[in-house]
Amino acid sequence: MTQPKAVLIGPPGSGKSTVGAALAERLGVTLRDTDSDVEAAAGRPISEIFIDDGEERFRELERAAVRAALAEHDGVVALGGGAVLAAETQELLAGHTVVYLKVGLSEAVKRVGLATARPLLVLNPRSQLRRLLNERLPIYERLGTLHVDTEGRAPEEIVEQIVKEIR
Ligand SMILES: Nc1ncnc2c1ncn2[C@@H]1O[C@H](COP(=O)(O)OP(=O)(O)O)[C@@H](O)[C@H]1O
Ligand SMILES: O=C(O)C1=C[C@@H](OP(=O)(O)O)[C@@H](O)[C@H](O)C1
Ligand SMILES: [Mg+2]
Repeated sequence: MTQPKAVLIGPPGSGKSTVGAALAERLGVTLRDTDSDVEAAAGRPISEIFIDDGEERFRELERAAVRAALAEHDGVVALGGGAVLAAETQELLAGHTVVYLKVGLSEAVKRVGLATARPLLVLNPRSQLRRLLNERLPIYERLGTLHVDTEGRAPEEIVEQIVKEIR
């Protein structure tokens, strides 16, 4: 059966896309980032999907992207930070190697900076991130089969820990 080597979850700025790429390279497989899949399916960047069609439509496309990635991909999968909110996705993640990348509020704010790529964080990133973290931390903690600290650690070091623990 095809199954991803690891599925990365965590808040925006935890490093899912960055660590996902490095982990895939280290394992000699490819990365599937569901945010990129959504953009490819819609033919537009996420920021435009939010503006034109709204968050609900984005979540619909995201659920489909996650469903496909978990069913088809045998490399590394990086989810968007809010993907785990969907009950369907929570159920689909059961039985997978789910790596929860942990990051605190202040460090997440620093990392996402003023980037406009994340529509939920355009206005007042700190308070938006605080809200997201409050809502989602219990979900990340429950779904993650491996919890990994990312603060003060380079992506390569995080990758080495993941490789050691999922083998
Ligand atoms: N371990 C880390 N230490 C410092 N900066 C990091 C780390 N992981 C990721 N970053 C930086 O944080 C920002 C967000 O990373 P990204 O991989 O896009 O996170 P996510 O996909 O979880 O939102 C990027 O600028 C990235 O270079
Ligand atoms: O947390 C969220 O709800 C979102 C996180 C983003 O992905 P990253 O977590 O990779 O930044 C992206 O899916 C979208 O902007 C919504
Ligand atoms: Mg990402």
